[in-house]
Amino acid sequence: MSKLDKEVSHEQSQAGLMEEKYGFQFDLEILSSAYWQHKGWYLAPAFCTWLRMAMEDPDRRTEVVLLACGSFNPITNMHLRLFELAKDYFHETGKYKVIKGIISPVGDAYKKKGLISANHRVTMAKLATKNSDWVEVDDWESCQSEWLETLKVLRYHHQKLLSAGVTNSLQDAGPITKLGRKRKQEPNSHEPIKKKNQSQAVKSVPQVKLLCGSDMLESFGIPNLWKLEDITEIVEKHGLVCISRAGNNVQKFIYESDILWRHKDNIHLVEEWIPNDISSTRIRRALRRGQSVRYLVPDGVRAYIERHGLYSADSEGSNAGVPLAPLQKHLPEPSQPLSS
Ligand SMILES: Nc1ncnc2c1ncn2[C@@H]1O[C@H](COP(=O)(O)OP(=O)(O)OP(=O)(O)O)[C@@H](O)[C@H]1O
Ligand SMILES: O=C(O)c1ccc[n+]([C@@H]2O[C@H](COP(=O)([O-])O)[C@@H](O)[C@H]2O)c1
Repeated sequence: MSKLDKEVSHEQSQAGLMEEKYGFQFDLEILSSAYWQHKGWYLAPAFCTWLRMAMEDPDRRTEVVLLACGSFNPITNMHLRLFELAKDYFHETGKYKVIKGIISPVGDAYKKKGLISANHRVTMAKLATKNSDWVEVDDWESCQSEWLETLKVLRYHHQKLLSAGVTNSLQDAGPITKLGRKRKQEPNSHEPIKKKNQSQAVKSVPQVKLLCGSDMLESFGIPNLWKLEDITEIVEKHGLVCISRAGNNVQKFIYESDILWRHKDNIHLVEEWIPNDISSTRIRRALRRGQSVRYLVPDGVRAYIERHGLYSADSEGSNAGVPLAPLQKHLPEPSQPLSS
């Protein structure tokens, strides 16, 4: 055995140990550490470990799923912009990676004035996200017969990801290798062997953060609309991403609430430097008046509205005088004020 062969064999068993420890294969390390050790640079394996981790697993960032809840009556271009703004924000921090966006239209039981059927709202949201490769529409919330607190929707999506993560981890785990041995490639498989182990996959279940505009954050302060314990769990366990909207001063709002202030690190404020105060209310108003909403909503949504004759004076009158579901639901146990 030549000197280099011996070094390579030694490094192979080292690599096996490293693989057990880090869950990576160290081919690059074997080659380069043999080379560098030959030259007497004993720090080379550590350097290569770092290099390998940086090259093979650059995404040590926390994965985030953005969940936007609302009426989407109808969905507008600005709703879609919220996702882009939040994604840019998270990626610029270097700490988070946004892997998915979910639009969850509220169910009909919400009883907001002018709310048209969830069926139409979900279909329009699907048309709007047709060309997006990362934002999707989920109709679970809208299919519920009763109105659901937003916290329950967050929990549902978190749980769903958790189950999917555990299932994937079981599928991805692959065989455990013996110490000092490299994993064998599956016969007839052209796919590289998955290196994730179960605990890593479970650990990497993404965080589901609530994506909203500043008006929604400020609605936390409306008496009896939100439950204090729900607000606490949202900002403590999940986190919130809030896009600035004309007329709101969220920083002051957070400052004035002890709960929000305590969890301010989990409330991400995103400044929209190209403000565009499109709102569904204004879109509906324009439609009732026969005005164009082109370039304010996606073309597919506009065509759908025209085809189905949505948004008239009649539809705007629906639920008039009916209390909003959360106000009805939360009234019997008056909640504490948010500000203190
Ligand atoms: N122009 C906007 N800037 C920032 N956030 C927005 C904007 N439009 C909507 N949002 C946010 O999108 C989410 C869903 O909004 P929603 O469906 O209530 O639309 P909306 O335009 O606010 O509707 P409406 O005019 O009927 O109140 C909310 O969190 C809301 O704050
Ligand atoms: O969870 C709550 O207590 C709660 C109280 C009020 C409103 N929400 C949600 O906030 C969203 C508000 O949407 P909108 O269109 O009324 O601005 C909608 O998804 C509601 O279900 C949620």
